[in-house]
Amino acid sequence: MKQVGLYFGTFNPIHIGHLAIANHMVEFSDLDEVWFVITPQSPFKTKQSLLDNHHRYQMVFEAVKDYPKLKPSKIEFNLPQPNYTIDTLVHLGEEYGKEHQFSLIMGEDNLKGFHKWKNYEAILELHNIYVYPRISKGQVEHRFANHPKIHWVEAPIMEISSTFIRKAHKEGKNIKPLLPESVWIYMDEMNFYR
Ligand SMILES: Nc1ncnc2c1ncn2[C@@H]1O[C@H](COP(=O)(O)OP(=O)(O)OP(=O)(O)O)[C@@H](O)[C@H]1O
Ligand SMILES: O=C(O)c1ccc[n+]([C@@H]2O[C@H](COP(=O)([O-])O)[C@@H](O)[C@H]2O)c1
Repeated sequence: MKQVGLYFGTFNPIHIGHLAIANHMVEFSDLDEVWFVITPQSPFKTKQSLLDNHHRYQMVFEAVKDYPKLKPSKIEFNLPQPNYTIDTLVHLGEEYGKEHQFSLIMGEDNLKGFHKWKNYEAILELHNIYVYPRISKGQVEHRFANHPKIHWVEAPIMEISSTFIRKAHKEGKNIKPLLPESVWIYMDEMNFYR
């Protein structure tokens, strides 16, 4: 059984914070691969300034092409929106359940709101969650902090966001160091977020 960590996000665009976490997880946990699942429509987000799915996919593809253990995934592109993670996990289980065991990769900030996710109990029953530290307000619920299925991984903290990158780029600031070079080239050539 291959151990696959799923890193869900809008990746609008993917940045070095995302890449550093995925790489850290695959190098320092028992995961064999990490798949970036590009979400067409996150349940708690508006579609504001959201690039088309295939452009966000292409940027993830560019970011991971030199990392054999990291993969982009289009699995949610043909699933109903908004994209609830439980539905995607069921779908992945049907498609790859015999070869792969799926876990989730999640920031501490998302874990704080995890009790609001659709069928979160079912997710936890069937999957492990690898949590990395994030600077954020609020407390992780006690039942999650000590849950046997939740594994804490001391990954490095890089507090940048896609929102910051989009805004700064629009203002003409140089944000090149915050993106893998191939992502920067694609974004610039395509005139995104101007
Ligand atoms: N710098 C970072 N370090 C670690 N995790 C991050 C970082 N930025 C975002 N994440 C997390 O990675 C996942 C995917 O990121 P996503 O693209 O959805 O968010 P984002 O970068 O915060 O984007 P936006 O600013 O557009 O909301 C989310 O769970 C998000 O919380
Ligand atoms: O399934 C849910 O109820 C659910 C609720 C909120 C977020 N998610 C997933 O978590 C991912 C990161 O969420 P966000 O809002 O921090 O970008 C998002 O892409 C979704 O796949 C899932």
